[in-house]
Amino acid sequence: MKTAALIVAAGRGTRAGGDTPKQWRKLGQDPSCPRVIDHTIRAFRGSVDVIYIVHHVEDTDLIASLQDVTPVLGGATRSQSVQAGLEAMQHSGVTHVLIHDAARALVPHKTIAAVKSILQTNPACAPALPVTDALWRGDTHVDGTEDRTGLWRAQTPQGFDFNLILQAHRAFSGTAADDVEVARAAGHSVTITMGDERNFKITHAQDFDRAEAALRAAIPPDKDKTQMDIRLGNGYDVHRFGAGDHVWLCGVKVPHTKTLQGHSDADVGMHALTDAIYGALAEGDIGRHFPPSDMQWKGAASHIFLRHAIDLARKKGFNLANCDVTLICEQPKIGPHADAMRAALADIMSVDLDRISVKATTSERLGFTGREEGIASIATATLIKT
Ligand SMILES: Nc1ccn([C@@H]2O[C@H](COP(=O)(O)OP(=O)(O)OP(=O)(O)O)[C@@H](O)[C@H]2O)c(=O)n1
Ligand SMILES: C[C@](O)(CO)[C@H](O)COP(=O)(O)O
Repeated sequence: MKTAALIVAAGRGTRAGGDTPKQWRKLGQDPSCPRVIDHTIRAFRGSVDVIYIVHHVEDTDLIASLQDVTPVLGGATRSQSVQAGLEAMQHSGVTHVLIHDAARALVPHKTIAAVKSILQTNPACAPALPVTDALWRGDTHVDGTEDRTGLWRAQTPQGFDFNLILQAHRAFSGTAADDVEVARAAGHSVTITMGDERNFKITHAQDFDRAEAALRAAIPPDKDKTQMDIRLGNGYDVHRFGAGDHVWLCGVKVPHTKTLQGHSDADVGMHALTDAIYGALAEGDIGRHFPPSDMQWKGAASHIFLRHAIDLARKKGFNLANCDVTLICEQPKIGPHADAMRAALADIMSVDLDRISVKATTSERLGFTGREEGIASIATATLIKT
């Protein structure tokens, strides 16, 4: 089975409006945002052996910006564009083809996988969603209703045995909304697989808002091959007690009958959190960035370390989604200071308070923390690249 994606992108996008055909426009306001067609191509990468893009003659310069795709000049109608693509791949050894609208940029991988899987035992398959709304006929007033039973909203990719759809297109004359219609006109049966609401076609101007909102949302368009990069890190630290009258914990000076000893201010909670961020970035730990052998860090305030870690995350394009710090000690009691600690961490990292958790537990008087020889802390941090 050698599978090709045939992405049709030769339309003018008249209903969407704008100066540039919709498939070549960015999804998002930032100049670095990928274009509609970049999203579409990315969805197929790794799922097919080869990608053909059918384009308009006026977009010849734009097509040159795409890598690892085979460009083909399209036709005046969608059907003609599809046939041009099929003709171009006829000696390529392709056995199956997934024909997809460039304008369906957020197609989930599970939809592509389902079509491919059904093609192993069936000659033709396409995703669709059942019609769930009532159907009316009319112009400004309702003149009648239609029975929605058995009606589907057609989507792409529509998958076919390659020779079947090539011959069907060659035999077809007239206009067709899609390739299922062409295959059926040639007498072939087409299996339906369940489509997905995310796989909508960008057709009108407001569909750009919908697509951009879907990309911004925490739930990525697809969960198995995500367009978001999510990293989780953990950190653990321990400092022993010595003589003193306060401890620094998560940026707050807490009165106590002892102090925590260390090369820096020994803020065990902040160190665990800093290491969690470095861990999520696969950037080692505090010791790597601020070696204890380096005297300039002696007695240093730990917010220097935490700020370095969060700045490094931002430089790499990540934001902190949330963090959770647990302090393990019998004394001092953390509860009365927990909110101040959250506020201090939020301030140092410039993130919203509700993304930061600080809590504590005792170790039931067991072990070194139970004997009050020191304080331990564990932390987790989630980083998201958008
Ligand atoms: N001659 C054509 C016409 C359409 N298409 C492609 O077929 C898909 C169908 O979507 P549609 O919304 O109909 O695209 P347009 O024809 O560009 O839109 P409009 O009808 O609003 O001009 C699109 O990816 C479009 O680029 C194509 O490759 N060749
Ligand atoms: C192929 C298609 O996406 C199936 O829904 C659709 O028919 C093509 O777009 P158009 O708006 O009908 O031109």
